[in-house]
Amino acid sequence: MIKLRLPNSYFEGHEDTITLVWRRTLVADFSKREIERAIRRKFRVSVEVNVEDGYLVINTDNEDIERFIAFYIQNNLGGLLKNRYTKRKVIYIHEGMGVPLLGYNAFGLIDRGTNLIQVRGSTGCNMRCIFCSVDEGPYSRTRKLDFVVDIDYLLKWFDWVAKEKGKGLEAHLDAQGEPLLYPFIVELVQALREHPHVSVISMQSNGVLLNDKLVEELAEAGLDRVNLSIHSLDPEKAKMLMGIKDYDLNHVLEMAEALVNAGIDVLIAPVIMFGVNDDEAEAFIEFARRIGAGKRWPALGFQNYIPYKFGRNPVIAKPVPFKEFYRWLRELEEKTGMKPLILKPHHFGMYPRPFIPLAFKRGEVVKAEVILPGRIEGEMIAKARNRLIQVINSNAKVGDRIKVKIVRTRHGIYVGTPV
Ligand SMILES: C[S@@+](CC[C@H](N)C(=O)[O-])C[C@H]1O[C@@H](n2cnc3c(N)ncnc32)[C@H](O)[C@@H]1O
Ligand code: SF4
Repeated sequence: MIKLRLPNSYFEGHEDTITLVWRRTLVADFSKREIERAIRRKFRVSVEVNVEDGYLVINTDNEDIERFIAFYIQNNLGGLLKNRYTKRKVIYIHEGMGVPLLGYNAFGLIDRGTNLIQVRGSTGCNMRCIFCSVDEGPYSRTRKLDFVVDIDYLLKWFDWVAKEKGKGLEAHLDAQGEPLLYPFIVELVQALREHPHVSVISMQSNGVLLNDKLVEELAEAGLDRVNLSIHSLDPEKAKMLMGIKDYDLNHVLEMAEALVNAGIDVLIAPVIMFGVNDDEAEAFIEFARRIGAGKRWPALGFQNYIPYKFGRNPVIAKPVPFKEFYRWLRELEEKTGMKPLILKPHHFGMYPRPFIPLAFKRGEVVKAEVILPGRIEGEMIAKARNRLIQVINSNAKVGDRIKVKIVRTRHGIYVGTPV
């Protein structure tokens, strides 16, 4: 009897399907019959393949079969990868693909002209907040595809960017989705910690996937702060806002405390929708105080709900002008004595820094190669001058060489239209 497991993964069996779960987030489905047929073709024996306690179990003692199956699975993985939470197909970006990691907002690195660099290793989310600016999570109407960037490749680009930007950087792990889904999140924090240009490592998270072990690992790896998205302290309202009926508010509150106890600072970051959860503001402040949030940075980061073109915009959320939002925050500061609630970049040690020079000018027409499908309908991703360009309203195919008019260059995120 052979019992097979691959590094950082386990198997699940579902009738005729065998699912490989790799590093929590990535899954690949294999047909049990096809595996058995591949063995029969190669070794001329009939064997049965099953799953038991996370192992692939094969009723043979032939070690050649074990090696063959391990190779078979690894070899076929690339085209089968899916995100376990969103169920969407995953494109795994690695060095050999020649995909630049600057220019696109769904993965890679973003430089907004300060000492903070956004690091985006993957897309996809385990929640589906009813107000989500990026329409993330399972059953998204707009997002068709997920990306995961290989950690070594991400770090290689980070190193280049960090050298351009200088010392004293904050590496901020965020995503069009949930950063804790990134399969290499602990290793990423650890590697960034060792980078001589990085002073602070922070993360934006919904906290759902945290557990005591992961909190400890992240603390040990050197994570400094988590901006934790909690939108209600009422369990039922929180479920409604997070769009997931199993959302366990208590668990997230416990993890908030566990983060603080592990030495990772916490900033509680509710999205405020007036008439929905603004009445909970004082309770959020009270909770943040009680757990000892905000040791090095502000304890609260109330966010004003903003409707987005490709986001989910529920009817219960009425947008409020920022002027009014800031007035509300000022009153809250006075009433509760919790300061600052109106957050400024300097509260986070964020200062302007020269941008990595832009690769394109607005209005310029460039020749580009289409290298990847985009995440939303009609979007393709092209490459030129070692940068990514999000090409909208395109019916081009991967491999096409097209002319693109650059219509947006803000913060080094390039958007273009075909000409
Ligand atoms: C898109 S999320 C990604 C990180 C992570 N999934 C999370 O929720 O913390 C980034 C932040 O934007 C907030 N957010 C999402 N949709 C928003 C909206 N429509 N208006 C304002 N903030 C929003 C989230 O609550 C979160 O704090
Ligand atoms: S706001 Fe964050 S947690 Fe909520 S669905 Fe969007 S990406 Fe996921």
